[in-house]
Amino acid sequence: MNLRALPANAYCIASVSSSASSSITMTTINGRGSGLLSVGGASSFTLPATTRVRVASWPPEEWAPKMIVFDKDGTLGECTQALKIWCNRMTEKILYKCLAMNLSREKANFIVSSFYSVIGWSVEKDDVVPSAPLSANSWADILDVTAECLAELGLRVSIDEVACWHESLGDIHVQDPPLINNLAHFLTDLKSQGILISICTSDDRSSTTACMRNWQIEHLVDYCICGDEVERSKPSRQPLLNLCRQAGVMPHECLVVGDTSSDMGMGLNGGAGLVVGVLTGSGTKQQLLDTGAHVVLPNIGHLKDLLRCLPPREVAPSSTTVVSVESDASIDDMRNEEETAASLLVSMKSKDHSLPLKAGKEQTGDNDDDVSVLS
Ligand SMILES: O=C(O)COP(=O)(O)O
Repeated sequence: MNLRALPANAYCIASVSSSASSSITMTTINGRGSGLLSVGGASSFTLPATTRVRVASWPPEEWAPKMIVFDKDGTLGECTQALKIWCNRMTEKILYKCLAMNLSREKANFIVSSFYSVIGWSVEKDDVVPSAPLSANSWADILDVTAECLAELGLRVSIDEVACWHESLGDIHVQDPPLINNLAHFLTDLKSQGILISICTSDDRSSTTACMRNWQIEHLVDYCICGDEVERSKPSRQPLLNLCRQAGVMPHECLVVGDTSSDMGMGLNGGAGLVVGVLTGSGTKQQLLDTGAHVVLPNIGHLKDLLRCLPPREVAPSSTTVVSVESDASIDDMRNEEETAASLLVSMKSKDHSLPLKAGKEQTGDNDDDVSVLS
């Protein structure tokens, strides 16, 4: 199959032609052009009718992912209920503190609604605001903004106390159910196509390990990095580059999939080959497209359809070609650098991909200076 070059910057809706046809007609929705996505000979190919494609960034011919980088909450697992419980329990703690300080009911309500506003909780919708910190940021960030907001409003509470409240709730995502049926089978199928599986989450390691165990996918995840294992979490490219270094692949060989603008941002900032948004979590379709998604799908199950229009990968041999990243700037240098897609200079070397899953910190124990970026 091959993909024809399409006009730059055109956002398209793919309308699926009859199953006997080998092409999908692309119709622009923003008036910036139109084109054709040719799927030669794939007569049974179907792409979800709602699929949107940002044509300008569609991967070039012969592109296929070496690694899929999955976000966890809202992409692999249903997290809304857990976040709602977290919000309610934290609200109780805040109100108790207000009571202890003899604050008026009005003042207490104001403090709670300010807390909702900084973490991104909508009382009207009884849900997280699309891609708000609560659904997209690391717990460290969420606790920081919470403590800061409460202190600014005169509540005598330290970051340590807020962290204590949070810790007393346990790992809130532990009971999250998977978002598709038979997640393990789905990942096994991807691995049989020679694709490495990784998870990049802003959630903590303990909760992530528990989720993987509950979903019985621990043995299927090649690499995993969590919010408490990186200095900068999504939308920084740091977690993606870190995963790439562990796996020995280049960012442009990765397909990044997630449900929030932070996930899309990491894909875009890190120079991922394909950035896919899914509508099973917090982000809206438009928001995901606006923040870097090349394609938005209803859920990760549709990735199978998407991959069918890319060239098949050969199943990875036990010893396969990977990369080490070299450059003249370290991750540290990136802190002050504008988050734009970087050019990575890579040198190829041999590395075994059949390594067991390791925690991000352990795997990245080597100096961050190993990962380098050419600006
Ligand atoms: O736990 C969070 O706040 C976000 O987690 P995610 O990166 O897996 O969506």
